[in-house]
Amino acid sequence: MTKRIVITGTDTGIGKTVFSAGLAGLLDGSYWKPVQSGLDGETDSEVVERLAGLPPGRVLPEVYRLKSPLSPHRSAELDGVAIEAAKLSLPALPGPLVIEGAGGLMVPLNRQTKLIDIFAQWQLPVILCARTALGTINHTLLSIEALRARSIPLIGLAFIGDEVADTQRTIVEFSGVPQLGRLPHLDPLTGKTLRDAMTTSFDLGLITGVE
Ligand SMILES: Nc1ncnc2c1ncn2[C@@H]1O[C@H](COP(=O)(O)OP(=O)(O)OP(=O)(O)O)[C@@H](O)[C@H]1O
Ligand SMILES: C[C@H](N)[C@H](N)CCCCCC(=O)O
Ligand SMILES: [Mg+2]
Repeated sequence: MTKRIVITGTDTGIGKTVFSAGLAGLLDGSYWKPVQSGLDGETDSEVVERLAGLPPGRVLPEVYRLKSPLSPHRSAELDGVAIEAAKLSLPALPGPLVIEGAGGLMVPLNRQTKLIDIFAQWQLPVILCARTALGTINHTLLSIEALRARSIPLIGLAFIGDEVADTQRTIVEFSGVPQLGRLPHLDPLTGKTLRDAMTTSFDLGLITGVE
């Protein structure tokens, strides 16, 4: 059973948190957003609290909560703090853990370290979230190359958005990375509509490696 999974994406704002909430709920696991930049409105952890349907205590506290909705390296500077890679050590807890990055892979945490460097240290299996809209072929294939260059294990692709069959097929064929499923745009977006969509769209066995 794959117990700890990193959720990353081709960009910010593409649905990593919503997908993470759905996955954490399906796995009856825990969720961790180590670095949160932007505190106005709901944080990612609060979204997951609202959508995942998990028991209390399953959404772990962030290590860094940064005020400005900017790249973490800059948001940290504006808050007068420095993000230290050593403080991003993996929590040890029973059960599955869904870990969400911040933005895309090459996002800096400080002036020396990018998020992908942390993922390379962790060597945990990764799910790459990607839009289906125009532009995603380039973004997704570039992200896959970056993961492969660092031997970061990639479980597969979680597409988010309306079906664009040839785009999804093209990405899978060029990369050889499997499509785990596609989460459509949900309206309304609720815990129930999310759980139903995740159950319909994703094969947990493909994700956890357990039939
Ligand atoms: N499947 C979906 N159905 C409806 N709305 C969605 C879906 N996925 C994402 N959204 C909406 O799109 C916006 C961005 O989604 P989300 O916060 O999950 O992005 P993100 O990739 O986690 O961003 P960040 O890089 O800031 O963590 C949010 O308003 C969210 O509610
Ligand atoms: C603020 C946003 N919601 C995310 N938390 C951080 C996104 C960082 C993106 C950096 C970049 O790629 O330019
Ligand atoms: Mg998010």
